[in-house]
Amino acid sequence: MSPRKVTIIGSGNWGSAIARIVGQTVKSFPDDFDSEVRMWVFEETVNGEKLSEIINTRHENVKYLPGKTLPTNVVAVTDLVQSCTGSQVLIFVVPHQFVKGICNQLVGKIPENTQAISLIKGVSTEKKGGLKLISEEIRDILKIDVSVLMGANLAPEVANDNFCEATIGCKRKAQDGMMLKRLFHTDNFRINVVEDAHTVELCGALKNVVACAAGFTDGLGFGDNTKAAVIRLGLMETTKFVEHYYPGSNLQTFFESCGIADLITTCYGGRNRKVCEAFVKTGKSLAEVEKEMLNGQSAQGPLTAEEVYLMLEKTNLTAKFPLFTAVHKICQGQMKAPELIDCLRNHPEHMQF
Ligand SMILES: NC(=O)C1=CN([C@@H]2O[C@H](COP(=O)(O)OP(=O)(O)OC[C@H]3O[C@@H](n4cnc5c(N)ncnc54)[C@H](O)[C@@H]3O)[C@@H](O)[C@H]2O)C=CC1
Ligand SMILES: O=C(CO)COP(=O)(O)O
Repeated sequence: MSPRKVTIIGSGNWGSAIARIVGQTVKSFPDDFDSEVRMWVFEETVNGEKLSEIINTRHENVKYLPGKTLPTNVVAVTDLVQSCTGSQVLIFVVPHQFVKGICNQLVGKIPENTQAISLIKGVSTEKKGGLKLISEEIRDILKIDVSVLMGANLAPEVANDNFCEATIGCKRKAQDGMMLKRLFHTDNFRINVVEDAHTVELCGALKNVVACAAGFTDGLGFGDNTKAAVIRLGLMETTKFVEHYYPGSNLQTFFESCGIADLITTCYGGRNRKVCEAFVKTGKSLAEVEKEMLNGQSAQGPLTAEEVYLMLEKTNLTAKFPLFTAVHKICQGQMKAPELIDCLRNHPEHMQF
């Protein structure tokens, strides 16, 4: 097989940080990968200049990853179809609310033997209110195989080349998994591959909801013990949620980077935590604090909490997932942040005598 062309669909904070890695790894495996990596850029103007032109001339995403150089073999392309034409590997890394629109533009343009990998943390809701993974959404629309990569990976730290780990979830570890590992694995970004892809992806999506709860308790002035309880109860709800909706998960997967490690890093250092803390402290709306604090980046937790809540409500399970439910209600203004503590206090995990 000739070297695969790789396209990164997305150029936000994580998309740009991962472009720094992929731009290097493709050069290490010339038999596997073409040396040029295309990156689809949702065009915008920054201080009078087109972002795509800044990336292609100064090799820096000045808006979403300022101060970090992108490899010169990463080429910004603003036409979505053109950016993917002829690529055998597609890396999806956009805020999850944009996935469907992007995939719909690609229908009929992507050969069925294309490999996709989603780095997107979130879930989708079908019209009837059922839960759908983002990987399933991409697979259903484009009819291609989709793996996932999730982990404790705050983009600014990854872009600093600080050591961390990540988990790839795929169907066929020996074939696709190892090819994808070569694309991401570096000295400072260590990859484990597992075949429990549903669990990997749901861990990545649900930790953003737990991080909102951590932000609320930070905003209320509670300390690290409370946050540890949020993380633990959030993990218990995550395992139960996965077991209920996607039975057959491997317990070991929750101990991979995508599981407990991502929960910890996001509950301490993530954007979701930050905006939810400010939401409680300032009394402003979530939309307002996101706009003020994130400069165009997107906190995915509140939206994911809504999608998860719709699913729980539909299946009469809200009482078994009080933390997930409370996060949604607090984000919506249907519950006051201090009531979260009552939900934790009365959590079903504490009710066995
Ligand atoms: N930033 C991080 O530290 C990490 C993020 N992730 C996940 O990766 C995914 C992408 O996150 P980021 O790269 O951080 O994005 P981001 O939060 O920086 O979002 C901004 C991106 O959204 C794009 N965008 C805005 N409007 C759009 C539209 N209408 N259509 C298409 N794109 C549009 C912007 O062009 C920009 O590229 C999310 O699911 C996130 O949870 C995963 C690991 C780490
Ligand atoms: O997914 C992340 C770290 O692994 C990033 O989390 P935030 O979106 O909360 O910053």
